[in-house]
Amino acid sequence: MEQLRLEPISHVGGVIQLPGSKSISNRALLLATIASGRTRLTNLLDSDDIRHMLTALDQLGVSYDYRKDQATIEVEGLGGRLARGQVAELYLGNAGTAMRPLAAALAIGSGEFVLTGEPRMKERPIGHLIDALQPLGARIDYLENPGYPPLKIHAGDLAGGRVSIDGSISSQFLTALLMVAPLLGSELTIEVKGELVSKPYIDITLGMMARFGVTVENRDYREFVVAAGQQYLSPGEFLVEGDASSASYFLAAAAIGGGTIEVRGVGTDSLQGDKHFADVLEAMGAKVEWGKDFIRCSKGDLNGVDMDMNAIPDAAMTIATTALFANGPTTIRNIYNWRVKETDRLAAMATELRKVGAVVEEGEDYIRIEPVPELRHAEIETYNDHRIAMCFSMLAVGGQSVTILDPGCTAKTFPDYFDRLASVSR
Ligand SMILES: O=C(O)C1=C[C@@H](OP(=O)(O)O)[C@@H](O)[C@H](O)C1
Ligand SMILES: C=C(OP(=O)(O)O)C(=O)O
Repeated sequence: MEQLRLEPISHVGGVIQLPGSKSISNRALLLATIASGRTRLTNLLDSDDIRHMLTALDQLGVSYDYRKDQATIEVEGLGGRLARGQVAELYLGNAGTAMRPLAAALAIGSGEFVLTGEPRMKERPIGHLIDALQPLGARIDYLENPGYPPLKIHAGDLAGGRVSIDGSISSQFLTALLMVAPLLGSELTIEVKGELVSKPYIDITLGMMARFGVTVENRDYREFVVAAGQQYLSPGEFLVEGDASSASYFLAAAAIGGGTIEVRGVGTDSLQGDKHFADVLEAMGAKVEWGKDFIRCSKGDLNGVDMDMNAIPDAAMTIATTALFANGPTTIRNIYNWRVKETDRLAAMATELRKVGAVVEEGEDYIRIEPVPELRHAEIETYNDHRIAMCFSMLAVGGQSVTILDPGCTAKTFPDYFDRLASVSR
């Protein structure tokens, strides 16, 4: 297996122009597809998760002109439902932002589809979404284990009405249902059961639907109403913001490493909840400055924090390794759904943090990390989880060499992450 040994980095500093947001890229591709008109997306992320969405859209007969070297794509909107004709099988890797919305979109229209992915995707739940689509008339079969991909979708004419959806494991199910609601032709009221997790991702969804001309009534995240008679309309050009989760590694590097790093492409204007990662760093003691389109971070004397990080589940992983360089323990709470992502992230983070010497308590839905004066070198197992590979690079920034196994797994969202880190390291 490939591995990457990172030597201690004595100083970090510079500017990072962020790659496009994964969450926004995949939403924009789907919305541009079902909107009427041609949409030009700029700063589209080039990574595995987006490639899976693009390949699926191509198989579905969607016409687009992709200029990969310019991070730009022009999508010819269908002006409505996506399911046209027969496609045997769509392979979506481990991209939750492709699997969940496409499952909902393909249930409406015509044709039969199999949605599948890599082995871990078959262990990631999707039952809450299917349970919400079925009462609307969707016919979806589980081909292996009930509640999990692969799925066989028999598309059909679905109508709106009132449905409830469980939001306690993933917000992506609600996102999927919201995005396809205007295709139903009648009003849809969605009631959310359980405590909705990862709420800011719903704000991304609603914000983007609005950019494509559809408004949703949000009744305190408990009920959403998508009125009938609304159609997606291309905004013409749409700039994909920089990825706020990817920004977390550089902001943390500055907080730990001693220099100043400015990330460009996310700032106060960003739709992404993960921009608030910078607030957590500030609460820990880092110096943070904001602009509309940038965040700048510099080192501070870092203290541990005890915080609910349900709203920023992806960026919270970066806090877990930043915690190694703080005074006092850090507790990251309300992150049960780390267990159903690329790997069981709670178990994996606890195991790998212990390998470098930290004292770690793993709870059912929290992790507590106690830093130690002397960290040690370790080979970090990455479990095919891009974020584990990226967040453990903070060890090198903090002065401790580290070996990352299978560093290529960052391709899911950030293929050239380690080169970009090197570009701000001395
Ligand atoms: O909607 C999105 O784009 C995402 C929502 C989050 O998932 P959950 O809602 O499953 O926590 C996040 O972890 C994921 O990386 C992207
Ligand atoms: C959870 C993640 O991905 P997905 O979109 O596949 O859920 C992630 O990127 O951390």
